[in-house]
Amino acid sequence: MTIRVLAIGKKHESWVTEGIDRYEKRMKKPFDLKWQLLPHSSREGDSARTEESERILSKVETRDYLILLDERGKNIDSPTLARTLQQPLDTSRNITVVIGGAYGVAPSVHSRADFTWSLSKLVFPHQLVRLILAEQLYRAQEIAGGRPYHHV
Ligand SMILES: C[S@@+](CC[C@H](N)C(=O)[O-])C[C@H]1O[C@@H](n2cnc3c(N)ncnc32)[C@H](O)[C@@H]1O
Repeated sequence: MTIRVLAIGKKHESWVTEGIDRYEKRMKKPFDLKWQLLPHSSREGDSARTEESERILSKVETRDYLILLDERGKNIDSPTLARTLQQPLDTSRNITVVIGGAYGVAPSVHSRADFTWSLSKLVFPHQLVRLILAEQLYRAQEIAGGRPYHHV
């Protein structure tokens, strides 16, 4: 299962790279993480959000199962995440996860999302969101495989 992450912003900062590497190395087929980083807008506020959202949507295919990360989304536990990832796999849809920029994403991306996922009501910086996402996807893999990484 290739999960593509579409993220606004520059390459991973070094402290994030180290953490992401740790989880990517542990990922086993069919789990596979691909990062597609899109430049942030030089504008501010609504204009930046609109421009960045257009960039995001231009990379999304019709059949992609789009998971939008947003603090106002649905808060789920890790087994539910594992099941949520299984659904598109069962219907041969590619999974794309979107991480927005400093101003979040426009309503157009919210409308396109199949699932809006909140990691917490707290807002995290997007570099940290990348790291949390990598760990949670690794955790979902372990839950799906029935391995003991996840304890409740
Ligand atoms: C710095 S945040 C932007 C927050 C901004 N206030 C907004 O309106 O979305 C950058 C991105 O990180 C992700 N993000 C930050 N905190 C999150 C959380 N608690 N849950 C899910 N995604 C989060 C979202 O994709 C967000 O667009």
